[in-house]
Parts: sequence; C-alpha cells; structure tokens
Amino acid sequence: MTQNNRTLLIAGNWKMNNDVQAAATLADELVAALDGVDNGVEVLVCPPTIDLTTVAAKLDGSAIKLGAQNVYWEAAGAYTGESSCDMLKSAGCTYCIIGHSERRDYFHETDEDQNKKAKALVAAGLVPVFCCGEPLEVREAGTYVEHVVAQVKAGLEGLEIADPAQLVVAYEPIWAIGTGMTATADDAQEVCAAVREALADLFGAELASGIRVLYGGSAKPGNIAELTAKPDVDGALVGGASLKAADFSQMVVKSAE
Ligand SMILES: O=C[C@H](O)COP(=O)(O)O
Repeated sequence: MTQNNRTLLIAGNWKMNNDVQAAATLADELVAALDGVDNGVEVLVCPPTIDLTTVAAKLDGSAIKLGAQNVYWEAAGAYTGESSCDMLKSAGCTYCIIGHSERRDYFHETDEDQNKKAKALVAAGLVPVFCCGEPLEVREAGTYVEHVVAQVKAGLEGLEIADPAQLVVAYEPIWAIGTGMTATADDAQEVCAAVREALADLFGAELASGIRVLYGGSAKPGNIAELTAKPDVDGALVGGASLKAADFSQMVVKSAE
C-alpha cells in the first residue's frame, strides 16, 4: 500500500516483444519468481494480443493480472486487425493500456480516440491504463504540466466511473521511455500530483484520491523504491525491465520496501 491507502500497481508492458513460445516462458518465469511474494502489490502484465490466451493460461491460479496493449471501441464488425473489449475479456484480460505515446506517435491516435476507448473499456468492465506524457521539447519549454493535464482532460472527459478501481493513469514522459533517462522521483511526483488534480476536476476529489497514478519511463529495480516512495506515485508502467522475470519481480518486491 502507499501512504494514501492506494494499492501499488506494478504493470509490465511487453510492447511488441515475445512470440507465443517466448511469452509462455516469460509467464512461467514470472509466476515462479513471484511465488510466495505477498506484499500487497498488485501485478499486471500486458503482452502482445497474439500472446494473451497463452499467457492467461500460464497465469491461471496466480495473482498476476492480464491486460492488453490496445483495443478498438466498436463491439464487432469490419475493422481489420482490431480487437474489441469483449474479445479482450474473453482472452482473460481485466486491464487494457490506452494512449501510449507509441500509439499516439506511430499510429496517429488522438485524444478523441483515447476517449472512445476509455468509455468502451469502462462500459465493458475493463480497466483502462490511460497513458499521458510530454515530449522532450515540451519538457524543455517548461509547459509539461499543462500538456499532460490537457491530455488527461481530453482523453477522460465524460467518462463515468463510480469506483476509483475502474481507472488507472500512467504518466510517461516520452523522453524517459526506453532511453535510460529516468525522470527524477521529484519530477514524477510533480506531474503525478497534477494528474490527480486533473482527475479531481473530472471525477471529484474523493474518487480522484483513490485512482492509481503510475510513473513510466526507464523504471527499473534500482529506482522503483524511490519513485513509489512519493505520495502520488502509485506504482509503475514498466517496459524494458518487464521483459526479464528477475528484474520485474524485483521491482514488485522493492516497490513496497
Ligand atoms: O509502457 C512502458 C513505457 O513506455 C516505459 O518503457 P521503458 O520502461 O522501456 O522505458
């Protein structure tokens, strides 16, 4: 638990890594590495869509949750290459990442797209892990808080939740993703606190105080404890370090120390 009574969440985003066999192996390794770890930290892995059912079978009986990396908001139909909320649920998912900067940059996804995805996920009973974060030029211009708050408000406007567990937000400064340039814990705290204020504007202070806000961007075993020690950082969305069971499981342990 954090000092604010929110359950810490350590989430692994495998991105486009691991074929079905490699995903099965990593899932087995994770289950083994986390066996007996009972420190109150919630653990989530988000493999590529093609790996979901295989990983779900491997996680069965463990406390590790399953999430997807993308979703389409329509229920069914002629949307080649896409997966619906119900499809993700049928594969065993309870969470889904949306709005990752890689989706926004490489696949031209907009705030409006994230808004439709968030609403479809919540309506289906899935929890969006809504990503936001600024590029380097915005950080250097000093307008990063405004940038991130605008993303949160546009992406989550009109979303209806009754329980804080229905939503997770991940602050991921783009300049820190996969670069080894981790934001300092103070940087993370500053923006995560601003995200929580934006959530209070959207959903009211009480709900906002229970919504988990994660940090993402070169989070690793060596810096996770410092990050989660901050009052508004409720865990991490982990890319590279989630691909090694030893590193990821160490992060689960260290996040609560
Ligand atoms: O979704 C995860 C983030 O993009 C962070 O990736 P990273 O830990 O490899 O920097």
